[in-house]
Amino acid sequence: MSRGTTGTTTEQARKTAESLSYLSGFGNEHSSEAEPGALPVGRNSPQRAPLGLYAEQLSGTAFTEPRAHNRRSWLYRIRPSAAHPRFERMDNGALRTAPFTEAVPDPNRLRWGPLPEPPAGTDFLAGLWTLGGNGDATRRTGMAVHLYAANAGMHERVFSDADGELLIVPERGGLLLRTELGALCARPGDVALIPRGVRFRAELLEESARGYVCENYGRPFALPDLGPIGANGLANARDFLAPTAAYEAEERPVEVVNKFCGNLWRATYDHSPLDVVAWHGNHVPYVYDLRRFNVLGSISYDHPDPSVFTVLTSPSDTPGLAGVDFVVFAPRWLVGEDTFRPPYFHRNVMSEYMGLIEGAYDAKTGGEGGFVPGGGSLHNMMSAHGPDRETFERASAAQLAPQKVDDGLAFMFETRWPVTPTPQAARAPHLQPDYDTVWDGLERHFPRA
Ligand SMILES: O=C(O)Cc1cc(O)ccc1O
Ligand SMILES: [Fe+2]
Repeated sequence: MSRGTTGTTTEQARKTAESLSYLSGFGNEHSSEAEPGALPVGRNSPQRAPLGLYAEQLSGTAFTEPRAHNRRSWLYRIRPSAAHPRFERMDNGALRTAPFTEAVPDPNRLRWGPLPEPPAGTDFLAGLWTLGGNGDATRRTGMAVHLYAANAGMHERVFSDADGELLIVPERGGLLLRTELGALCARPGDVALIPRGVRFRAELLEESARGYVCENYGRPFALPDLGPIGANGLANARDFLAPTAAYEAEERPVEVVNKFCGNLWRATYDHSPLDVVAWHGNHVPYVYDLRRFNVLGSISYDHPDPSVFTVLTSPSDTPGLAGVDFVVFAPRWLVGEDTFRPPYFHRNVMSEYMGLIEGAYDAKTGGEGGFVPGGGSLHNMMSAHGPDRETFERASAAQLAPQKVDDGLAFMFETRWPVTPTPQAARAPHLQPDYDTVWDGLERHFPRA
């Protein structure tokens, strides 16, 4: 059993993870109570809430946003969130927030290896490292790309992000996410979403954990419309799992860290704010297993645009233009006839950050110094990219029998504005200086003799 500096041991976290139950469905009006009778019936705010609890609304959208977008939850808790001491500034560590003005946006193709091992005792929050982003958190628009590397559970502290929702993409090691609305388990291959303002603690299911985070300052992620695809397919709503209510009742000092307009603030409470005994609503955390993604693609010819692999989209005010899309490249069959099957050469007005959860990606050579799990690439607005030389040569000559691509799980955060790297990302030792050379040696063949 390993305790390290974790609040609970990894063994206890694993036991909890095994016994979790979930509520299924995306965007549903869920409800859950950890004690019978804790949830008021027929009203949100009775004169006296059941069991001596306090009623509190948590709004993720403006009160007046259309019903289809409106997100809010009612929480029935031991103490109201309002009862807290003053927050004081603390060090932001390696976390940065939009607007990103410390370095210039870079038109070059950039690629990084995985984050180095952090010092012992680094928890999820301390292990967050910002790669870059766009927009402006105070305007609730844009996004940030973070990576995390942790080797300790969050010890008697919880975190909440007023600046945006957090889409967590584990790459190594599982996380037990104890949130105000209950606990979720996210292992590599799953993604977890913590809504704006929801407090949570990340505990580890193994000795260490590593992964990616998309901090979305804009409209909450939603399922994409399906258009002519029909009523089913891509990520199916019922595979999104929300937690059931669970609470911490002990009175003990807990550090509460709040990310607000780019800075971290902390206050020490005399109780855990994960003290919600019952709740109902749709501003809820969730976990989704990417292996459930129903991959659709071409069954005739040509490589389809990767928008067909969209799991979640954060819409902007322009129809069809996402603040950020979360896209997954999951195992699938390639059957296109007379087709160059891997991703094509392209220049895209959208900016693409790609990461790898496991295995390899079909447009890029892996291995040491290549596109590897835990690493990532940034192909900013209009930067020319696509298959590397090896991939181009192999795919141009391949026999086009039906082929199963099932040796990897890659993803993309695709965003409407260029991603400006942070100085720490622009100068990182794990930035691969020779990335451009993967496109060297693409010979001239015209005119063919
Ligand atoms: O650049 C990439 O690898 C991502 C990508 C994949 C794809 O299948 C088509 C276009 C695209 O940008
Ligand atoms: Fe691309």
